[in-house]
Amino acid sequence: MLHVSTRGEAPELGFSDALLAGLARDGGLYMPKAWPALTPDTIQGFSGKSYAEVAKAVLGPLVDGDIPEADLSRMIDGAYATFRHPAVCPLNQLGDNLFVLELFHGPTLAFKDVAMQLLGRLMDHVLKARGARATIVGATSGDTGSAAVEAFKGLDQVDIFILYPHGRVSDVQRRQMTTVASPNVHALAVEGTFDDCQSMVKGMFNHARFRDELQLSGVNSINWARVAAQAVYYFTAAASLGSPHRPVSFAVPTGNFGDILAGWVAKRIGLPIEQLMIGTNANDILARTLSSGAYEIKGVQPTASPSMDIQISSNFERLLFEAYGRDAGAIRRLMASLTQAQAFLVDAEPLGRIREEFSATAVDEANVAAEMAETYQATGYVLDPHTAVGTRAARALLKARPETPVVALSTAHPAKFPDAVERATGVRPTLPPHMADIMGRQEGFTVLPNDQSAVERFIRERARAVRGVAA
Ligand SMILES: Cc1ncc(COP(=O)(O)O)c(C=O)c1O
Ligand SMILES: N[C@@H](CCOP(=O)(O)O)C(=O)O
Repeated sequence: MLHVSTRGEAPELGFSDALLAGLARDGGLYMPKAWPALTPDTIQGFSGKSYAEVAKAVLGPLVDGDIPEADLSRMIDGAYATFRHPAVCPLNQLGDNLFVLELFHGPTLAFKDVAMQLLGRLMDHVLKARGARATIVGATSGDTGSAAVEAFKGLDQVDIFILYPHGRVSDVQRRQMTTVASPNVHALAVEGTFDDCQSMVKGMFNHARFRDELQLSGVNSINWARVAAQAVYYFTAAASLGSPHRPVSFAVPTGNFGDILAGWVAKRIGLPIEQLMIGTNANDILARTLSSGAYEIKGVQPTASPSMDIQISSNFERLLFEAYGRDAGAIRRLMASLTQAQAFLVDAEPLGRIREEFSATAVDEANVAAEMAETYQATGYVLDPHTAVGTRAARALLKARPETPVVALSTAHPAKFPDAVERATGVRPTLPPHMADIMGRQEGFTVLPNDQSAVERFIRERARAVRGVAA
């Protein structure tokens, strides 16, 4: 299976090469050239299977033999053995036809672990097989960075540099990145927003000399393997609710559009999903785009769900590519307009295709707090503020279509955001035992200006000092 870039001007790559490439050389994002298909019988058989078994069945056709089956199977087993819950991603019922899919039972208490635990193993495997090494650069609004640090710490084959917005992540999120004493882990606090960090990471990939010199690789959801791994939990959740014979919808708290895109991928390869509901916080660019067709960047507002304080939703490009009938020229034009004018207009036909499969709701700060409070009062269940965006959006979908079960994705453990949860519910959630001492651990990070050259200089020098990278 080859993978093509959404901008059509980069080499087509197999799964392992796309995994190491992260961003395509033309600035686009990789996607499979063709979609494999899982049959209804295969999906029906997922009910009662372990998470790892379903992952093997879903990922096998996407990896398509590029990694030997026995190795892939061993890595999948290893990745999901790190989760604290036997079901890996258990499903909980919150109300009539309202379910919560808990994705936070991995090592860093957020959904990112589901893909990142596998990605760390896959990259290590491919790099070792090639006798190669890589410098991973990643941008985070809090959770991707923690999960990546946990998955890649101590690996001989990689140095990992994580850029996060200084002062705009929760204390727990920051400490998960800054208290890991491993020589290959580097936490960089950038004086800017998450969007600034993400633009810099993309800028580094587009700086060919730097990219080649450092052998850059990426772990954000610009990396196709991240999205592929996230598609698995849509299958486990839907199968346990009666799929493929019973349609199911999903409501997903959304920022960079990776998680909900994974649901759309699950649908592409055979899962009967009725609706994909995008839930945004007050940073509502995607809700505005679905309603008007105009994708327009405005300033980022800090919210109680900081991991979703994003304006440039990278993975929306993958959806646009498909909605435009894989016309890479059209995507290049839209992305050029985004760079030049901070905006683009989605044409009527592709917008219509997107609206057939997606709806969107923006949940403001008052409603996020109300959702946490009301859910706690009614059920005793404690939501984190990101998940509250998802359940609020799910309730809106249920109002319109009460007969179809809606699964809201629960993307983080409430103890990662204790202040916001306590303000809304009066309950201060506690961290699980393996993280109980995190607030007392020694931190190490470097504050850097919002300037790509300065960040590149730092990475180059640090990589040389730690590993002796050639100039
Ligand atoms: C807790 C949490 N919820 C939701 C999201 C949004 O997910 P995505 O960026 O894949 O849309 C993020 C960040 O990615 C997150 O960390
Ligand atoms: N919310 C994310 C932002 C980066 O998203 P990614 O899925 O593209 O890695 C975070 O927690 O860092």
